[in-house]
Amino acid sequence: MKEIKEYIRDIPDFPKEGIVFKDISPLLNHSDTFNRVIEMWKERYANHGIDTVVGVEARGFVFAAAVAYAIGAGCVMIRKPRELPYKTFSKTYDLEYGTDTLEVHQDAIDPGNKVLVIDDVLATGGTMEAVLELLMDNFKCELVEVTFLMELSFLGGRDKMKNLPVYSLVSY
Ligand SMILES: O=P(O)(O)OC[C@H]1O[C@H](OP(=O)(O)OP(=O)(O)O)[C@H](O)[C@@H]1O
Ligand SMILES: Nc1ncnc2[nH]cnc12
Repeated sequence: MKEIKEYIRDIPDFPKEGIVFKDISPLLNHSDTFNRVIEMWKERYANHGIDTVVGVEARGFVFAAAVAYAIGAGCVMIRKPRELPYKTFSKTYDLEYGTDTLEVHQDAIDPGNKVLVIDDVLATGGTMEAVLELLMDNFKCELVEVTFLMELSFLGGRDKMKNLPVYSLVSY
């Protein structure tokens, strides 16, 4: 059986010069490997009473929905601005240049819910730090773990994860 990493391809200079983009398209399009990564998450989280799996737009949705289904939990979307139709909470955070904002529906998570947060990539950690602050500032939920398909460990994003447990299926 091939390594999961063999289904993640490097695209140099995307979306700008100097960035090596980790493209998960081959992994998603290889049924055995897609199935395998969802099963790995299922094995880890199936018996933890998780109520809600939170996914981050856009690539995070693919994994969050599959894991939520696999472990019998609900699924919540964290979206970029002006995409969610109901009342939202929002969090604006700094990027390399400028700022960005993430939003979640105000009724997305009930008090006391056990929550797993998923995204495809942990790079600088800026996105997930904003997601965690958005959740912690607005919901009285229990954040069980933050999990990623892949972690670019040389960028040090793990240090921004609010002392929560962090679990990555593959690491570079
Ligand atoms: O740790 P960071 O440096 O914040 O980077 C990680 C984020 O970057 C990518 O999202 P992107 O904004 O490219 O959105 P997409 O999923 O919609 O392509 C990735 O899916 C993570 O959400
Ligand atoms: N190098 C990278 N590849 C894919 N997604 C990313 N998100 C942030 N950095 C990334």
